[in-house]
Amino acid sequence: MDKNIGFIGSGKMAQAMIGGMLESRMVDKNQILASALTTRTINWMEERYGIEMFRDNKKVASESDYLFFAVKPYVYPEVIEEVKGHLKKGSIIITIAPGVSIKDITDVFGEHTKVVRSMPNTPSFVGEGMTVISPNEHVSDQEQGEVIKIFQAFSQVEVMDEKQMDAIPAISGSSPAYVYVMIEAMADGAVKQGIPRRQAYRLASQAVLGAAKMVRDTDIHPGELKDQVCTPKGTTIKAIAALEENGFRNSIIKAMDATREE
Ligand SMILES: NC(=O)C1=CN([C@@H]2O[C@H](COP(=O)(O)OP(=O)(O)OC[C@H]3O[C@@H](n4cnc5c(N)ncnc54)[C@H](O)[C@@H]3O)[C@@H](O)[C@H]2O)C=CC1
Ligand SMILES: O=C(O)[C@@H]1CCC=N1
Repeated sequence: MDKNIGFIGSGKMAQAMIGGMLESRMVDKNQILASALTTRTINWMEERYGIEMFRDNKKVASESDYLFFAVKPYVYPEVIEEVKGHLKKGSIIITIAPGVSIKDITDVFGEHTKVVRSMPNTPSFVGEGMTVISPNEHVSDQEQGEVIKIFQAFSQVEVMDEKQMDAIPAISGSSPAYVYVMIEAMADGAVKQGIPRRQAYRLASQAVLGAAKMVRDTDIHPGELKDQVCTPKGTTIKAIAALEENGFRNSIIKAMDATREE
């Protein structure tokens, strides 16, 4: 792909995607450009990734075929206003923020603007991300294919209707954080029982990775996989009972509902 991929903002999510793209070797570092607010970040990004960095968001916008808005949701209005009138002709805007709709973008840039609303997640940094995309009707099939290729450099990709997008942070964008908390809690439990901290993290994270692969790759229902671990009167069913006593499932469902609260 000989297109330029630009990032407005160089924070955690931009770095996860840039790191993943370069790691995959699908794009050359000369095709990636990004902006940052401080000289410190500009220098760090240039050194770490070897990409071209700018302080001027307009410059990034004017040179990008695919333009990611990788700033916090509350910064979107400011940068949108800033780069308005500076987009490269035919470029595609890619949003990554929860709650920013395609209409929010076309209201400012014009009805015919090509927009892909997306929700990635930070495991992209290690090539194990998950991204849901929702392109508007002005993005051609070929362009959608290219956007999918970009995201496939660091994540699995699903295309969904925009109506579904408000539900995606709960299950995908935010959910790695719940898993990190669970891994931390599992390690605490192991340390309490005398296991050294480093080994506790290794064991807990490998259990989560292995369990995730079992669900993803075997197509066996998660309930059945759970049953396979539970020996009658064994250790696991006692753990499951204790989890349910404390509302484990419901606390996850409630947490996911909370992502949609104002
Ligand atoms: N962190 C995550 O797990 C995920 C984040 N997102 C979304 O990605 C977006 C970025 O989030 P993070 O990378 O986590 O935040 P972050 O705070 O790490 O990065 C945002 C960056 O934008 C920079 N910035 C602020 N104002 C700017 C401006 N006017 N011009 C240029 N750069 C500016 C900040 O200095 C910062 O480095 C957000 O909209 C977030 O909702 C989406 C999925 C997952
Ligand atoms: O917390 C946030 O707003 C972002 C969106 C999904 C993950 N992090």
